[in-house]
Amino acid sequence: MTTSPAPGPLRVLLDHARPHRAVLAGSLLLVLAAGASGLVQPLVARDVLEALGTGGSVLEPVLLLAGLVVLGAALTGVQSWWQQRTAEHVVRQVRRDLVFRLVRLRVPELDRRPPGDLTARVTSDSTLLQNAATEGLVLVANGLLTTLGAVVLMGVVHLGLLAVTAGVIVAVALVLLVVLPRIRLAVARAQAAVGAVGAALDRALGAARTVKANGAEARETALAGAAVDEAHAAGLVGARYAAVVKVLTGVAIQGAFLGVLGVGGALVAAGEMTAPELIAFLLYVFYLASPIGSLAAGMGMLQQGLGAVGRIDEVRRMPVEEDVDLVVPAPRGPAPAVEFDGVEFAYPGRGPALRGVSWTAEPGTRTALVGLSGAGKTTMFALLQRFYEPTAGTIRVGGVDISTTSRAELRRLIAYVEQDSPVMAGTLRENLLYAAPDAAAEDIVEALRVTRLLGFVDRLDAGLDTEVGARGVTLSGGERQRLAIARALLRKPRVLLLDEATAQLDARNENALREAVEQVARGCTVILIAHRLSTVTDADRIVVLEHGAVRARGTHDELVERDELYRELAATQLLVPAAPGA
Ligand SMILES: Nc1ncnc2c1ncn2[C@@H]1O[C@H](COP(=O)(O)OP(=O)(O)OP(=O)(O)O)[C@@H](O)[C@H]1O
Repeated sequence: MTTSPAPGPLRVLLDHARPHRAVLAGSLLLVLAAGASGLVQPLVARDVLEALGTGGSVLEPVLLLAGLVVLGAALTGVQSWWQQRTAEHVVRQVRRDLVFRLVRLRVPELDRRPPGDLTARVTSDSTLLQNAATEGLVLVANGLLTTLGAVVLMGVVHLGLLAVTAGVIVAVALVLLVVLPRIRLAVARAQAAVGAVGAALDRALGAARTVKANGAEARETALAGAAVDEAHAAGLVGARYAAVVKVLTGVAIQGAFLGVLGVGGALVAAGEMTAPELIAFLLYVFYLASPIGSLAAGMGMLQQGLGAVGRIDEVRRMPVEEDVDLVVPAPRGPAPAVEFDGVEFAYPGRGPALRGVSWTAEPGTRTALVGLSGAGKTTMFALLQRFYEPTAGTIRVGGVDISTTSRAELRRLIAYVEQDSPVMAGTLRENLLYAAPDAAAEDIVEALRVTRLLGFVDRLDAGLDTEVGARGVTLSGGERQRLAIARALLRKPRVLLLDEATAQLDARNENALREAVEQVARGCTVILIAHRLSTVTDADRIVVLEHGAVRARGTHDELVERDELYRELAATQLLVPAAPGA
């Protein structure tokens, strides 16, 4: 997967604003028009006062003044509405885009990113971008245009004094160019820290019972607290630079004023300039305070947005699974064979997890994967669903190399019952329908019956509409597993992957489920991982793994006879005597 080089942050920020350029340009025009209507008001007010003084009719100028006031206010209102509306559009688009990508991130990427940090990019970083890509741009454009206008008029009044003003302002602007990027760095640091707060909370809340059972509240608070302090420290640095920007813009105006006063005074004294000219020029210098303030505020907002845009753009460049949105019909036809052929795999930064693994699950049979913990069993399920890609070798389903199949198609064939937390927040019904949104009511009842959940659901006040809590915490471990199996059965898969799916069941439920799986297996290829060998003794084939390699294959009886590790596992579980014939 190649990733394109990162474009500059300003380019990215402008990309976010581009779809709204017409409205933003309109908004800028309104700001300018409102400003112009403000500029005319003193002139009309002068007319009113003159009319009062001379006893003339005041009706006309008063109406004009009132009209201008209302027009100015209305323009400002419309402009503010447009701008904020656009800001909301920008943030919605960014959030939708981020959510779309985050849900489709590739598994290796998800493995190394704390979910809390990814969440913060959608909730917090996007907010900073919102104002930068709208108000920030309008303020900067307005500031630039108005400053330009004032500069032209000042040039008309007196070129020499304009040079003095420009000299002072350019000197201060150069200092600002050094300060502004520091705001961006501080914001980026603060946002990374906010992400770390999210990650720390996610860790603590995701394992709330572990935290409480270990009395680790203080440690978790300290961890999140350190990130909060870091955000605070970075925020203070940003605030300091923002204050410096304010001081500098003030200094620029006052410096220009004093410079113009000094030089202009000397010019007037020398008779090279008239006093009214100097006064007019000084008024322009004062007038400049507003656009320069707008420019500085806009640049500050842009820097904030630029600080956040990096974190947002990073998500946009993370690799996603592009082929999961294809509409795939429910699979038909016979159960396929599943074949691992010389498969090798290593997780990033780790030694080999699978070394040249080869085995086949024949169509419509039950194959069990056994071996010591960490042997690579779950890894094979992950490769089979293309969560990761093998580094060598081929995996085939129904004779087809799965690397040539879309993930959508491949995963539609498979139902997977995970080892941990196989249940999602929501109601029982939502969980059941998760894999098969169109399942008929009688299919649901049948799946509940087979997994022995019917009685449990009947006893609940809200029945299938009972909420199960985050990751199904309000269910027992066995209920969670049975619910996950019922969900998998409803999917009507061609390949059923069960990872320790019956580990938490009592003997009676386990037997019932084994029968259910046998029933399903008639139309489906079942591959199961089990530590309790009692659950796999009647599998059609058992594959014994050790340190990422296949050590032996066969039926239970054959393996007890032939394979030392299998015999040892069986003996420790009292399935066979400690040594054959003993
Ligand atoms: N996402 C991952 N990133 C890095 N290493 C991993 C990841 N998942 C598993 N591993 C490592 O790969 C090896 C095989 O893990 P795997 O989960 O496949 O073992 P397993 O045979 O299913 O074990 P168990 O029976 O305990 O579930 C282990 O050493 C494990 O630490």
